[in-house]
Amino acid sequence: MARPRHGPSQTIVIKLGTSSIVHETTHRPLLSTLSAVVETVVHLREQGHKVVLVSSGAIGVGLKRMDMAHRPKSLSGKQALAAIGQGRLIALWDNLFGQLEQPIAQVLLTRGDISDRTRYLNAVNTFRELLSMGVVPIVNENDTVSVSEIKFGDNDTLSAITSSMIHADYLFLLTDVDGLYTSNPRKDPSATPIETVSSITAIRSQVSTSTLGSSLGTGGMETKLIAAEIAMAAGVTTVITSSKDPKNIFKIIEYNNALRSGSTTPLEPQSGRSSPVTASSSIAVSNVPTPDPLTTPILGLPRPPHTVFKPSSVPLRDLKSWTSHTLFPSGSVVIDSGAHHVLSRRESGGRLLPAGVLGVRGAFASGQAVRILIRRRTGVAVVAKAEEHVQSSIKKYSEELGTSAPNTPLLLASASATSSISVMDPELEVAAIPALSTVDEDMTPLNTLKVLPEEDQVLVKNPSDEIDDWEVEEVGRGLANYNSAQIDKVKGLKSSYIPQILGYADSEYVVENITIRIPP
Ligand SMILES: N[C@@H](CCC(=O)OP(=O)(O)O)C(=O)O
Repeated sequence: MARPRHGPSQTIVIKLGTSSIVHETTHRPLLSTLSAVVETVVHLREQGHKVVLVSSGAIGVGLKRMDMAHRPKSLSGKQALAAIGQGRLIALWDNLFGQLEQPIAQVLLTRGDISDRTRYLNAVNTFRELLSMGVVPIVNENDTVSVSEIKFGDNDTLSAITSSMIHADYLFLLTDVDGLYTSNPRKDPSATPIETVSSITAIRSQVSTSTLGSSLGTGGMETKLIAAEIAMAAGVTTVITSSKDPKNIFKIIEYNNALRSGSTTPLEPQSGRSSPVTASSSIAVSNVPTPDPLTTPILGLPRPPHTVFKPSSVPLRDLKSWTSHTLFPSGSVVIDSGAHHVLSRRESGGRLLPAGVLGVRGAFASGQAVRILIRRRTGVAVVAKAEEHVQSSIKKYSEELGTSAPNTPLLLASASATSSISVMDPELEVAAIPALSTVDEDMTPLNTLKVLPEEDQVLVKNPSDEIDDWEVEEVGRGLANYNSAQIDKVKGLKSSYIPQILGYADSEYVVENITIRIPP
């Protein structure tokens, strides 16, 4: 491989959407764009970079081949067209890259292919091998066999997952606009470009992405934001820029490399935007008045038009990234608010103790991916207050049980000793302690629980005890250490009860490798 002449060797994923590959109405290949991409990729290779291309366009090319005006509505129709078009698409790429003697490889993936850890690692190894051989892998979704459960759905997401798999430095989402705008610049003259994004959550409230996207592809700005979020979390610098001038990729890399080396000058007006927009906005989603190093023009280097999404400074470990983004979850574990708080802290290591589990939804095996859900606040009403001595005894029991519910004030929610007992936090969120009837009295501290006199009990209105009726919200994903029935048996308990209840204990944690995407 040639030695890098422009900074260190980097791994770069370039994604080209359907609208950049075939004409929206004639479906003719956009040869000048494709040729410019090929020249850019080959040049990047000559600079010592490793490049992966994620290419949409199979259905678009299939439409042209069959002389059809519109994408079919049916799944089988789309799959058939993708089968027709993919061969021609890869032949076209091979032809163009072949002119510059650059070998390519076709990699067709579905989410199902990489849901299994072994197959995922095989795919990673294949990428690694291809890149070390100096080949440019060209990735697309294997549309012909994809069904909804195993579909990435759009190539923006596929490109982000690919970037995460190969620990890419950059993901370039090339599209028909030169960056992210506050609204669609083709329709709204007041649309303002956004140069830097550090938080997808914050940016969502400032942009309208609904109107963006062509009639051919499935993506659009919304899927680009989802992709950027995945890639950022994996530590990949993500860029949205125009496919019309792929050579901008050099300038953008050079610009960002220069920024990292610290050669910045004071803020100046940006140049080079091709849109009718006048005022560029550095919605870095922070109100910090000091110049943002990622948006500050570099001495002698005008800022090329693009939006850059800053990578997370603490990228997800590979296994966590795999768990959160590539796996199709088989079921769900509902956790309490205390566990949610704990899991949102780095020190938790993304591991969930049974004490924080409220219940389980669906059936899953040990080792499978699960959704981590929290029960939404239901506005449950407390109709009476406990006396102080009742509060302290419940506090004691909840501590013995290891429940992570907050301690004060604690209110007894049971009307009888044989039904379940719950404690409530000050914000009225229910945290359940397992029903007395489900736990053998001999092996739990519950056998020390005295039946409280009726007058000491407090009635808390709980809309439903059926977990399937709870209003829940997904906050993360993880890998189960036990199956759904086992986790249901040990929910709410200290880990030391696992061997007694299950007959063995592989781990004191019921779910591991948890990534919390929505913190409390
Ligand atoms: N896999 C499909 C492309 C999926 C899709 O539409 O992606 P995109 O054009 O990037 O929104 C194909 O090759 O036609």
